[in-house]
Amino acid sequence: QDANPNCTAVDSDKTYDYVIIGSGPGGMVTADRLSEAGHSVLLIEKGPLSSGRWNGTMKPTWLEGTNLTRFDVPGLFNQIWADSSGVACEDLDVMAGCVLGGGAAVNSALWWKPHPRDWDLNFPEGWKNKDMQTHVDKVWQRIPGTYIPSRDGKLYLQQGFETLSKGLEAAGFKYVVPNDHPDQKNHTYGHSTFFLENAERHGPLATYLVSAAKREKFSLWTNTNARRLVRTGGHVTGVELQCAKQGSIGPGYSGVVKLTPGTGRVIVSAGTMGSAKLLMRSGIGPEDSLNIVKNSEIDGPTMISSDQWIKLPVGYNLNDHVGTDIQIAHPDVVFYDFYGAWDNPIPADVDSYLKNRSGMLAQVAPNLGPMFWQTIEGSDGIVRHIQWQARVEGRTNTSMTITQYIGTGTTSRGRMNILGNLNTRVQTPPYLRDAGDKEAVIQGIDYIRGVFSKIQNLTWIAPRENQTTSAFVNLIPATPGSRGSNHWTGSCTIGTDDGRAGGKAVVDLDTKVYGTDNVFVVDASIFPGMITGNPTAAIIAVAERASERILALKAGTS
Ligand SMILES: Cc1cc2nc3c(=O)[nH]c(=O)nc-3n(C[C@H](O)[C@H](O)[C@H](O)COP(=O)(O)OP(=O)(O)OC[C@H]3O[C@@H](n4cnc5c(N)ncnc54)[C@H](O)[C@@H]3O)c2cc1C
Repeated sequence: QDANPNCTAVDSDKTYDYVIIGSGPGGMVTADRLSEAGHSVLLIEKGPLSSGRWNGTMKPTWLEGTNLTRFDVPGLFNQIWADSSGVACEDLDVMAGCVLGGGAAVNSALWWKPHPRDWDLNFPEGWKNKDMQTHVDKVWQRIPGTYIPSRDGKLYLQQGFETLSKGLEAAGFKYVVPNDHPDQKNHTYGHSTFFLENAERHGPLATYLVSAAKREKFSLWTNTNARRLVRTGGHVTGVELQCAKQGSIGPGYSGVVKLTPGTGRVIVSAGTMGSAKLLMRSGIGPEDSLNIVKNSEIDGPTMISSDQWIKLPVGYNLNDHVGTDIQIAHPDVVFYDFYGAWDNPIPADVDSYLKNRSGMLAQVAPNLGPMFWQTIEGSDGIVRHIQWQARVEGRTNTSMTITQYIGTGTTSRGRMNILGNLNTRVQTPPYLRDAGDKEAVIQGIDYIRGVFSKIQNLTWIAPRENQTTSAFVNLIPATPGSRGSNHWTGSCTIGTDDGRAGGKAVVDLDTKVYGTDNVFVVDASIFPGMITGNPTAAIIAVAERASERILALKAGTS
């Protein structure tokens, strides 16, 4: 890999106050806040450039000559499902973005102000709703989001939205502008809200990373894979880097990058799978995982010796929204072929988008909405939140698929692990392991079947009209392929219950890895439990809070 002519050796004289590994929502925000405080910051990303704003180049022919890429145009956001090569992480068994921006470059840009319960139910002291409000406000000042992306102020092909809304209204669901009322997530519905601006992908790539990059003491290295932390006991002195395989399309770095002696710190923001993997390769994790690394061909000979291992439950407490798709058809619903827009877009739609940032291609594929919410109290006494996410896509041209996510309140957890080839895999999927979670799925679907069955001319595709909900739910495997939502959290859980002493936590309340004095984890992996909606906004708020706590923490404090 390092024979790549674009691979530059790290300057071993140069040191950095902070080395941040991974440029997803967690990494970008932390890079901005730590550089803003005057520190020298190096942000390392193993993937290539993505958005046009960052000189990315991946695009269909009709975008040639513009500074836009596949990552920027909302109508192309589902291209990740048609062609993910060079974009999705190759070392994971689940979908995640390995490009500049991580998931925030490839996702559907759904953008929800967190429900107060997201913090209060899941997070430890110091991270409750009252502690998070200023951070959420800061995020919203920079990234307000919109539910009307098209610059002409119109929403297009809303027949699907209107059909389902009629049924919801009749059943007493109340229309809300979701981010004006983040706490109203029961019997409410609304439009999908996105982190778009000027009908382009916006979010942290267009805000936090932009302000970080303007600072003199900030550096960004893409196509550069962090292999492991170089440490003695709990103190890290550098990070071993190698040019990523994808580095053949752009310059990357190899060698050991050093931290400022004494005070330098590492922030691991490589995502739920990536952060866990990096810690394991650095001798931090459960013993069985560390033995896999030790016995591996690639890392075995160079792995830190076992007397230096820090035994923590990395990879456990894995979570994801458990997703269940139901499907209906209605003669009024109108499908738009966003996938076809890659090779054969409708010329008038291209024109309208390129000239005015308006029309169908300004809307996120595959025409999402309505979103609606309900809570279910299970026989175990736990209230679980459900978010329903509808889209115009399915078996026929008049179908809609509606995904049910069970969020706050879920109790099932899984585990991810590293393999001998150093890829990761979901060893125990977190879906429906507890009866209470399954009960909520079934009750939620039963209820919505009742609601939609009152819509005239609506037909059921899944579940079938004569199928019981529990038979339907039981037929869908509890695997990432069938239930996955790409909202992975939890492998490096935050908490006061130190994992070295049998607790669940990998990082303390300052997001510092137990047993180390200068390693922090800031990304979705520290979430203790699942939140109500799609997680990007909450991850950014968490990174704001973490940055504040990291900056307040004196170097060397353990
Ligand atoms: C297809 C898809 C659609 C989604 N849709 C939505 C949505 O609409 N709304 C929403 O809120 N959420 C959505 N999500 C989820 C959301 O994008 C993720 O939860 C979020 O991006 C996670 O942020 P993170 O910072 O934890 O990690 P990530 O975004 O995964 O970023 C981690 C980064 O670290 C890099 N990295 C990993 N290992 C290394 C290493 N060893 N060295 C250097 N770099 C490394 C990766 O390349 C990546 O860029 C979606 C996710 C996917 C995959």
